[in-house]
Amino acid sequence: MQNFFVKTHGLGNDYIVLNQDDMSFELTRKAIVRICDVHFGIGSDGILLKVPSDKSEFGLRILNPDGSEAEKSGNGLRIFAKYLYDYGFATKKIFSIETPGGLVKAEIIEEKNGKAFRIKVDMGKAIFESKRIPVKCENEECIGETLKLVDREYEINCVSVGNPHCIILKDELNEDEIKTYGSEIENHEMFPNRINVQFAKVVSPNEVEVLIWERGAGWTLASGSSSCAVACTVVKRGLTERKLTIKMPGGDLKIEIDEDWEIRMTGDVREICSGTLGAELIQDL
Ligand SMILES: N[C@@H](CCC[C@H](N)C(=O)O)C(=O)O
Repeated sequence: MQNFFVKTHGLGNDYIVLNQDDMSFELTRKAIVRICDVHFGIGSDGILLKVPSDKSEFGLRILNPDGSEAEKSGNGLRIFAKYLYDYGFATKKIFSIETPGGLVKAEIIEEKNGKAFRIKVDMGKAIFESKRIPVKCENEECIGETLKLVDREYEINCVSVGNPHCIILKDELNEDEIKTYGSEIENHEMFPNRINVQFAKVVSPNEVEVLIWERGAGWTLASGSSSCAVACTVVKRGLTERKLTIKMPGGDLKIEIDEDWEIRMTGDVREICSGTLGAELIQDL
């Protein structure tokens, strides 16, 4: 079916999945912005585009609602894995997906009514080297460094899990604070490719509460790659064990970090609706 879409969420982080092979129009920046807008389009935290891959069974591009492209997305990967399984593209429960941020392995570990429900993704290895994140930092790793904003300073920790993250450890979490400063941090000159931002509070050796400001999307209820990045940071700083529950406004994700910084993420995904993009929605793009 031409221009068929599926909208699915992982803990309230919602994506529209499209298949490049079935599309009658080009997914330009203007098209992405319109489709992701809740008033002029369907509304979502981004678009997941199924593309061919010569390195892997499936290829995925991740588009943010501002039209920019992300290298990786944790919730996006679980949502895409569910789509591949439920719509018959993947015939096994374990398969590989190529993203611009590296190859990952996805595994359907629980079904409900014949549909994929709980999914595990091997997200790859955490990268702490400043240059590779990238972050403009004099030290080889950007852990416990100072970020100066117009009216305040934060102690920051940076890590890439395929896409870049800036984690700020806090004693108390405040939604208004991340909504106020998220964009200034995201677009700070220290981060040449912009950055995803998390405020994180360690509540026990295996639980961390997290608020998120996503690059290219803003405030979101949950983020898989953010959960992985926070988990790597709190382990790196010796604050927790390596098996963690990350608690976000939209729900919980389970993260495991190996001794060599390989990351595994497990969580639920649910389909919201499916249909065909309206002809008038995709006009004039
Ligand atoms: N929601 C995602 C992250 C999506 C990409 C991010 N906005 C970026 O630009 O890196 C997740 O669940 O990881």
